[in-house]
Amino acid sequence: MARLPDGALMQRAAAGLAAACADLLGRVYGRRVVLLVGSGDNGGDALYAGARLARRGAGVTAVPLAGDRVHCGGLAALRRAGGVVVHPDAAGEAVDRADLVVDGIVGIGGTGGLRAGAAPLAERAARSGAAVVAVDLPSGVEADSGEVRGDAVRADLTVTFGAHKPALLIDPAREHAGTVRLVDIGLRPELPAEPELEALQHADVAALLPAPAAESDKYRRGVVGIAAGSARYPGAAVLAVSGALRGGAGAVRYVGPAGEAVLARFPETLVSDRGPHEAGRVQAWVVGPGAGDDAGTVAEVLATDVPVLLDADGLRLAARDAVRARSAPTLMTPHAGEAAALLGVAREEVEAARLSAARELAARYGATVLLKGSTTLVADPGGGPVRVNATGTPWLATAGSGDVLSGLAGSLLAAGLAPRDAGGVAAYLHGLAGRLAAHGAPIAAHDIAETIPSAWRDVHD
Ligand SMILES: NC(=O)C1=CN([C@@H]2O[C@H](COP(=O)(O)OP(=O)(O)OC[C@H]3O[C@@H](n4cnc5c(N)ncnc54)[C@H](OP(=O)(O)O)[C@@H]3O)[C@@H](O)[C@H]2O)[C@@H](O)CC1
Ligand SMILES: Nc1ncnc2c1ncn2[C@@H]1O[C@H](COP(=O)(O)OP(=O)(O)O)[C@@H](O)[C@H]1O
Ligand SMILES: [K+]
Repeated sequence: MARLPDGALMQRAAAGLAAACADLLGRVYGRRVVLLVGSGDNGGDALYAGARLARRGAGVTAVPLAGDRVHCGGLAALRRAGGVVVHPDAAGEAVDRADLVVDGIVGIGGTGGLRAGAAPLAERAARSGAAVVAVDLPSGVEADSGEVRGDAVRADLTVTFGAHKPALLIDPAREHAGTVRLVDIGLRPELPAEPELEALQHADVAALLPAPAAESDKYRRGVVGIAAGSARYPGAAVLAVSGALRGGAGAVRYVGPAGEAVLARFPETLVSDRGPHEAGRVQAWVVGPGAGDDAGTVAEVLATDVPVLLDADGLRLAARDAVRARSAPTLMTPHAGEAAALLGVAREEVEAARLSAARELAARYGATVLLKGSTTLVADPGGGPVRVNATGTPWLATAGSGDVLSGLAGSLLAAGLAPRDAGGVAAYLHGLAGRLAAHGAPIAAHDIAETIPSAWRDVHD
């Protein structure tokens, strides 16, 4: 801001915001627009954008929510363009009749939920037929964490400036944002080299996916060991193997009590009737899905010198010191309930603060943590950018889905990917496979596994 003429960044932001609003409205002339305006620059953006819409023939009403603490330049511009100003107490009807409500209440300068004056109007906007466009962020969410500590605006579209904020990528805040549109205001050279969050895109994943070379054989491609399933839950073993077979390893070895069930479905599996130590060499282990109370196997796997993926019962049975003492990397894949148990908090606390939960768990265990759920995050123990997966769909929430993910991620570990890459790529492919398989209809876990090759191809297209 210091290097540019006064207000230049805000003008760029307002121009992008007005253009996005115009796209949403289709026709601007004659439309009714209400601006909910807070005390800071977020309100300034809304006012300047409102002025642009008013100049194109929209009827624009500004509602300043913090008394006379309002962006003066923005307010003057709106008035010059023919916009009107109404007191919050008299704004209800305008909101009811609006085609578009612009949420300029608070942006990155805010914290906590909506305040008393704003919450009823935000609620009224949600109940009206108006489209709601949030400026930079839906007001009331925590920009840097994605937490929502009180009332918050629910937007159909969020127009954000310069960079995606964590709240636009992490639930529960993400759900408030609707569709997110990024407006480039020229901040790129000023952004820190290392972001807080990374969301892989197709090209990133394509570059990370293992591919066999001319000289490859099944052992060079990596062998993944699956120690999973029990007499009670043989299906977990079958599903973990189903994910592992499509994850890029050259072979899948299985140890555990569900060998018959695994072979019946996947005759290509190398089934061993011995424990992990004697089953033959692998390049990575997956331990835990459906494993019941077999703590011995978990300890045996953790004592190996290859990467280990700990999931489901394995998370519960693993001793923290044994994980911390490992020489090879560990990838833990809890859902919110499992993460909560390991952290000694309630499940709701993890779901409300996913970013800090993933980071905290990674630090405590000295392991990479893939936290599953409506937002999947991958955090490394040493800090650094957290990976957030953008491909998921709620259709993935089906029994056994996590077993497929752990097999897939384990297979990528065996193929040589670092834990954060194996986790990030597995979540990406799993989410994409879920989307492709579901296509708007319910799916079962084995559908996800069977669609992994399509997702893999899609990434290379
Ligand atoms: N940075 C950039 O390069 C660019 C930034 N730009 C824009 O500026 C925005 C940031 O503007 P900003 O810094 O003026 O803060 P902003 O979010 O408007 O909050 C202001 C005040 O609100 C208050 N407040 C706090 N919590 C609250 C709550 N829950 N509910 C209600 N009010 C609450 C609190 O004051 P308090 O009342 O506590 O004294 C706080 O100081 C950014 O999001 C983007 O839109 C663009 O123009 C492009 C360039
Ligand atoms: N609401 C949701 N939106 C997107 N993905 C979800 C949602 N709920 C669950 N998932 C995904 O579905 C999978 C469920 O895994 P998990 O909870 O371990 O189930 P299971 O133990 O039945 O295999 C995970 O990949 C998780 O990220
Ligand atoms: K806002």
